[in-house]
Amino acid sequence: MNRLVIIGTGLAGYGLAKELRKRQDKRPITLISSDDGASYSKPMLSSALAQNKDAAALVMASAEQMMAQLEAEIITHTQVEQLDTAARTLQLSSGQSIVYHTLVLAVGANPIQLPLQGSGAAEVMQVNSLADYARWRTRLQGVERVMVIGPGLIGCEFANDLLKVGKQVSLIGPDPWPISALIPEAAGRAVQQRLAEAGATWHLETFNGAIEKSAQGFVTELKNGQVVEGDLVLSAVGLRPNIALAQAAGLAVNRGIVTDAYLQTSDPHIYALGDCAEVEGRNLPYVQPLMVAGRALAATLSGEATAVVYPLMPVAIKTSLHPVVTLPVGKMEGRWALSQGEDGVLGRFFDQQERLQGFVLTGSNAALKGQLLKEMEERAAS
Ligand SMILES: Cc1cc2nc3c(=O)[nH]c(=O)nc-3n(C[C@H](O)[C@H](O)[C@H](O)COP(=O)(O)OP(=O)(O)OC[C@H]3O[C@@H](n4cnc5c(N)ncnc54)[C@H](O)[C@@H]3O)c2cc1C
Repeated sequence: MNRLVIIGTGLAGYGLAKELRKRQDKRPITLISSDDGASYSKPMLSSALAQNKDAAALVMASAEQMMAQLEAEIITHTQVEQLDTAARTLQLSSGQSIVYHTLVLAVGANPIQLPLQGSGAAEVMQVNSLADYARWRTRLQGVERVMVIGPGLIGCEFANDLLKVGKQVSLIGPDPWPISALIPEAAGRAVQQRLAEAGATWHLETFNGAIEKSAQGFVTELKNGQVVEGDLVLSAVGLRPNIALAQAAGLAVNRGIVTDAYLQTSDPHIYALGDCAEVEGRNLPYVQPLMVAGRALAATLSGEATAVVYPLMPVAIKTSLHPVVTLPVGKMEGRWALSQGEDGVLGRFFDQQERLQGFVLTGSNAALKGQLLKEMEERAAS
């Protein structure tokens, strides 16, 4: 039978199944998930407190509703433990074995585990799923002071969310400025200042990697001797593609599961997309790339071989106290041309040939996203 099995019911797995059904593709589809299979928008996890939404309110459709909508089988609370590429079978935690014709890995990414020291290390929280978010909300009840380890994109979003519901937030990390992996210093400092005005305290470049339990909660002594206390600690230091299953099965992996432009892995019957995939050398852990990939893969699986062609994909950072939109440039050589006003930062990045390659917009400048994208498209065409 022409059975398609998709491992993962996140935005990538469900997104692909929806695209296939939109194309009137009637093949049998089985989706397997280690979680409850609820359909939700993961970006909401770092902005839902301020919207007063609990985990149930984030659910857009239950697994049962998705089953009806997609006319698909959905196996929940079940881990795929082993993939046998020669026999084309999956071994499930339930003891069941499943045969596939075509397999899609949409297994996402896992939070990076810092090698934290100290008596409080085991109680540090991470939020990367609906179940995590439910625990996070519960633990926050009655809590006033929260330490956030990791002042990157997700750490700053969580800090913003906590500040908006009246928590005292300390942001701690080795980073030189907030969101330093994606945006230049001036833009990061603008976010730092606005969050500080809202009550956040910043401890950059001084974390010593230890969280101790204290009578009131948790405490860390920083490299500069300062002591920071909190009732709860959140680690938000980034995600790593989930490559374990693919790697154990002998598929090519690098940072992510290696695929070509058609999302095909090193096995012709297996594809990968979403946070777990490294498509032609690029792991892009955001929603827009996985949607573009889902449309292309649905076309390919329906018989029209379609390579993924990414448009310009700016990243919006949900620090609503000082929003940021950036078209990141990674480690590209070049220079930033920045202007800074009351309203925030506007920056363009030029490569060594003086071509516009990226931008950053903060504060009210974030509204200029469309204009900057147009400028980039016009320059590319000229
Ligand atoms: C807090 C937060 C905020 C974010 N904000 C934004 C944002 O504003 N904008 C943006 O573009 N992106 C944002 N992102 C990133 C975006 O959410 C992800 O890129 C996207 O949700 C990834 O979807 P996915 O389907 O690839 O992975 P996931 O949503 O992680 O889904 C993985 C699925 O695989 C299943 N699974 C894994 N291994 C197995 C196994 N062995 N057996 C069975 N099932 C398995 C899991 O149960 C799950 O269903 C954010 C991420 C986080 C964590």
